Amino acid sequence: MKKIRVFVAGASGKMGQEVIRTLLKQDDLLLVGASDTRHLGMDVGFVVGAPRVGVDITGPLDHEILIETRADVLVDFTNPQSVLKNSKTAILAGVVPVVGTTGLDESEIEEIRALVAKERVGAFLAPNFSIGAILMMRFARETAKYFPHVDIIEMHHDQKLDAPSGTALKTAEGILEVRQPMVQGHPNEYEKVKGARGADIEGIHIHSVRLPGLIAHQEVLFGGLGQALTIRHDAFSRETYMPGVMIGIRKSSELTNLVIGLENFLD
Ligand SMILES: NC(=O)C1=CN([C@@H]2O[C@H](COP(=O)(O)OP(=O)(O)OC[C@H]3O[C@@H](n4cnc5c(N)ncnc54)[C@H](OP(=O)(O)O)[C@@H]3O)[C@@H](O)[C@H]2O)C=CC1
Ligand SMILES: O=C(O)C1=N[C@H](C(=O)O)C[C@H](O)C1
Repeated sequence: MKKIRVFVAGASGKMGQEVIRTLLKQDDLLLVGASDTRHLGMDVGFVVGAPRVGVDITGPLDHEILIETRADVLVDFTNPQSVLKNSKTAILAGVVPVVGTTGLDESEIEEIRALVAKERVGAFLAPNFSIGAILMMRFARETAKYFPHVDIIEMHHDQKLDAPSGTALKTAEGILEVRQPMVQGHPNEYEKVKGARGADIEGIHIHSVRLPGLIAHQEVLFGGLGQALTIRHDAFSRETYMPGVMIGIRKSSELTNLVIGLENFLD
């Protein structure tokens, strides 16, 4: 059996470590490289609390290392400042980026789309790899057909860099596909303190909470006549994302187009 060769960027981070621990247990996937700004030169097994693996952490990603390691897929869990460069480096090296890092803006996604088309090397972007969160987004989209008044509260650990979360933005995007344009709330409402109503995505308000102790949580609140409906998802650990990341790697290794969202790979 030919194994899929996987390179992990952000290997020393919270998600990167979890991905490596999971990868090491898969028969059909082979960890061939790992990069990070931390633990340089250290065997990645020791970084994640496992026995020696024989792959050392290298510094920020470049073309040569991807060619040298003959990677098929680059898994990126870095940060919003590094992810575009890493994805482009991968595509130009003929390696499919599987991107969990959030914070890419529209123009950056378009840049990836254009490069994918030019190089005929695929890319997979997933703002959320948790199956439960995918269902939350699906149910929210369905609910908005009947309950168009909606606010989103996303709650994360206090080390998160981007706000609103990629998941909250994708939830709003899904709702906007089915909801007619409308004014929500009082037409004359105003903010006494800037930001009080949260981020406004075409009339949908997203409120971002950052607190120690949290991992990743989201509530989608719908209000109707004399009733309210709340759809909530909680990620209690980063293991939550691992089945989705493994699906993403397996389904992406021979991809030649840009795919956004794990829902596209679920049966
Ligand atoms: N799609 C999904 O399901 C999920 C997505 N995420 C997203 O994944 C990303 C990572 O999250 P998390 O693991 O919590 O973050 P961490 O900060 O714990 O880890 C990121 C790691 O990447 C390193 N890094 C930064 N730049 C580079 C680079 N150019 N090359 C290699 N490594 C680099 C960081 O180093 P340094 O600290 O020195 O910058 C850090 O060690 C975030 O964008 C988060 O929103 C998180 C959970 C689930
Ligand atoms: O930073 C995180 O932790 C997470 N980021 C993703 C997002 O921005 O939606 C996914 C999940 O919420 C965890």
